[in-house]
Amino acid sequence: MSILELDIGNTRTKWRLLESAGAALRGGTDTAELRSGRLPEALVALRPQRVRAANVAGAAAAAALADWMRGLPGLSLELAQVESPCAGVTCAYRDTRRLGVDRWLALLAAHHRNPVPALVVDCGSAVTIDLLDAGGRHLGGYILPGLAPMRRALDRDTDAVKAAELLNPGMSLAPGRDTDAAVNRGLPLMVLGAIDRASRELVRDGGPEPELWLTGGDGLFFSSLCDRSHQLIPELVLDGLALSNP
Ligand SMILES: Nc1ncnc2c1ncn2[C@@H]1O[C@H](COP(=O)(O)OP(=O)(O)OP(=O)(O)O)[C@@H](O)[C@H]1O
Ligand SMILES: CC(C)(CO)[C@@H](O)C(=O)NCCC(=O)O
Ligand SMILES: [K+]
Repeated sequence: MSILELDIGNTRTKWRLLESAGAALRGGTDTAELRSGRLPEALVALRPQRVRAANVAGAAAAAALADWMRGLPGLSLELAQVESPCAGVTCAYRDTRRLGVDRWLALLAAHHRNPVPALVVDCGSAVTIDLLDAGGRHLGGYILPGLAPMRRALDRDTDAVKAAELLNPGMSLAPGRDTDAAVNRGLPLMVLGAIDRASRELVRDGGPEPELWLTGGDGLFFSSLCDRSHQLIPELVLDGLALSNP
């Protein structure tokens, strides 16, 4: 069985082909390309037996995928949805359909790897921090702007805070002594500070440190700056598809 899996985010679409031996091929493209009907050549060359996807980027992106699939007889697009409970995880949202399905899949995959209290942090266009207790109960979470939207907001809404992107793995977070450094160190500081504070929401009574999972396009960058013990799992959202759509 070969299964094409996609994680369609607001900025980037990530895909991989899963075969019995594991992931054989993988790639990515800008979601804007997908929306306008341009699929990567490496992807359209595939002849998968199933296609399953997580989509938070709107109907046009999924429609472009479905269009391509019309040329592949017998295939229908399996779109993951938040259906609680699933794989031992229950959703905290009152209206479960409102929770981003990428957040849900990352929670399923994290709990499947290790069913302990956890913070699941997905660093993409938005940064999401979701809290999970040992029983697989999602306690809710936080949505912050990601690095690019934070920078754009400063650029747009102030006169003098224009800073080119200067982000490097392992960079110093010492207080900035000019505007460029103050912005480039301030943006990651917001996310790292939020992780620490969210962790305290989870550990109220001196319990053990929660497991910290990092994923998303900027996961490697945040991993390099994070002084808490953590696991960087770049394909956590894709990993959740096997649990939601087995
Ligand atoms: N090849 C790449 N092209 C573009 N951005 C990349 C690439 N590799 C890493 N990035 C970084 O990853 C970020 C996007 O991360 P990710 O793919 O997780 O977001 P997304 O899934 O589109 O967003 P969201 O889930 O919030 O809708 C970009 O803002 C950029 O900083
Ligand atoms: C927050 C994002 C953009 C992160 O990809 C996505 O999960 C989403 O669109 N969520 C819907 C809103 C919510 O989760 O409450
Ligand atoms: K994502």
